[in-house]
Amino acid sequence: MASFNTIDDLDDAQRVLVRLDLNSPVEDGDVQDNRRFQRHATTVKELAEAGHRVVLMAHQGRPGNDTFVSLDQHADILGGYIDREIQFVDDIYGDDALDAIDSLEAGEVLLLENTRMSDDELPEEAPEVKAETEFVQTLAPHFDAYINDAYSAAHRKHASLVGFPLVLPAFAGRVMETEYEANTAIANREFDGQVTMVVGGTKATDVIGVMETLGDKIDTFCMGGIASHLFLRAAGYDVGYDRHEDLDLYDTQWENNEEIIQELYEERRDQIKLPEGLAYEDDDGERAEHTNEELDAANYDYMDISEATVEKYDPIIRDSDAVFLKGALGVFEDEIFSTGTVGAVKAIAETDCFSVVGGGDTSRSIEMYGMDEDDFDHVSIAGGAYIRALTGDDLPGVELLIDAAN
Ligand SMILES: Nc1ncnc2c1ncn2[C@@H]1O[C@H](COP(=O)(O)OP(=O)(O)OP(=O)(O)O)[C@@H](O)[C@H]1O
Ligand SMILES: O=C(O)[C@H](O)COP(=O)(O)O
Repeated sequence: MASFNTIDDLDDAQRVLVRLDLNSPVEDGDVQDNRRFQRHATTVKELAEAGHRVVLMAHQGRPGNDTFVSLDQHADILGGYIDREIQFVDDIYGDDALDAIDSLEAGEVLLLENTRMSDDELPEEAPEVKAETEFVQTLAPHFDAYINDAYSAAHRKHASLVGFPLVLPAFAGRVMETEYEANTAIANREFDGQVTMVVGGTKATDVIGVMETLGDKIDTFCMGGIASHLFLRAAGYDVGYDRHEDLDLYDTQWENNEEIIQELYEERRDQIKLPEGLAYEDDDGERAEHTNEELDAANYDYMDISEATVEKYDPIIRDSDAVFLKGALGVFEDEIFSTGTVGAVKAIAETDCFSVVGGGDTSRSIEMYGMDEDDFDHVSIAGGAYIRALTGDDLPGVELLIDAAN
C-alpha cells in the first residue's frame, strides 16, 4: 500500500502547522460538538504532549452560508477534549496571527481563524498555484513541518490542504492515518472471505459509483434507501418515482441514471440483494409494510426496508469477513423507520468481521440508537472524501502526502 510519513516521523521540538477538519453543524450561531473534535483531539494532544509548538488551521462552512462562522467556539470545544487551553487568534496570516504563532511556547496550541475567510483558500486550483499564494508563502517560513489530519476535506484543492505540502516537509496526523487505512482496505481487497457492502442513502450516483468501481472486489451488495427503490423500479416494481410534485427524490435521479441502473441490475444481479418489501406510515401514524408485489408509489411514501429484508441481510452480514456500510437504509432519524438501518448496523457491530461505517449522516445512527463506536473497526468522519475513496477517485490532499514521502 502506498504510504506517507506520519507524526511518528517528526523530529523533536518542531513548529508544526496542522490542518484539521472541524467543519460542523451550526444551529442559531452555535457550533455543535461532534465526533470530529474528539477524533482530531487525539492528534493535537499527542503533538502538544510531545513538546511541539502546535498551530491549527481549519475551515467552517462556506462564504454566504449560515454555517460560515468564526472558529472561536471551535477552540473551546476542542480544548475540552485535550484538557489544555487552545489559544485562538481571529486572523490567518496577518501580523496578529504571526505574532501569536511566534510567541508560542513548546506544548502550546493555537487555532487560527477560519481558513475560508482568506480569498486565497477556496478556489480549487493546482497545488503549484496554491503553493504560490500569499496565504502559504507568508505562513510557511514560520514552521518546520506541515501535518494534514483533514482526511474528510482531502478531496478539496484548497490552499491550506494542497499548498503547504509543496513548501514544507509533510506528514499525516492520526485521523488521516486511520481513515486512509480503513477506507482503502476495501479497494485493495485485504480479506480472504466474503466481502459485503451495505449501501443506502439518498444519492443514486454514490451507489452507482461504488458498484462500478468496487463491483469486482465486493461479493454482495445489500441495498436500502432511495437507491434501492430505483433498483426495484429497474426490476419492474411499482416504486422509485415521486408522488408529490414539490418533492424530487426519485424522478431526476432516475432520468439521469436509468440506463446505468438497468445495466448494473442486469450485469450484477447475483451480487445485488434488493429489499423484499418497504415500510410506510399508515393512517394511524404506525409503521406498516408492503411486499414488493404490493408496492404502490403513487399512493405511499416508502421510508424504510421491510423487516423481512432485515432478516434477509442479517445472515449475509454475519457470514462476512468484511462489511462496509455507506448511507442509511431508511429514514432512521424517525424511530419507526430506523428498523432497517439499526438492524444492519447492529448485525455489523455484533459480527467479528472487519467493519467500516461511513457517510456523514448515517454514522449518527450509532449514537442515536445507543450503539458503541468501539464495536466497529472504523467509523468514518468523512462524507464526500469517503465516497470518493470508495469510488476510486484520488484525494489530492492524500496524494500530496504520499508524494512528499517519496
Ligand atoms: N426511503 C427513504 N426516503 C427518504 N430518505 C431516506 C430514505 N432512506 C434513507 N433516507 C435518508 O438518507 C439519509 C442518508 O443518506 P445520505 O445520502 O445523506 O448518506 P450519508 O452517506 O449518510 O451522508 P453524506 O453523503 O451526506 O455524508 C438519511 O438522513 C435518511 O433519512
Ligand atoms: O464537511 C466536509 O465534508 C468537509 O469539511 C468538506 O466541506 P465542503 O464540502 O464545504 O468543502
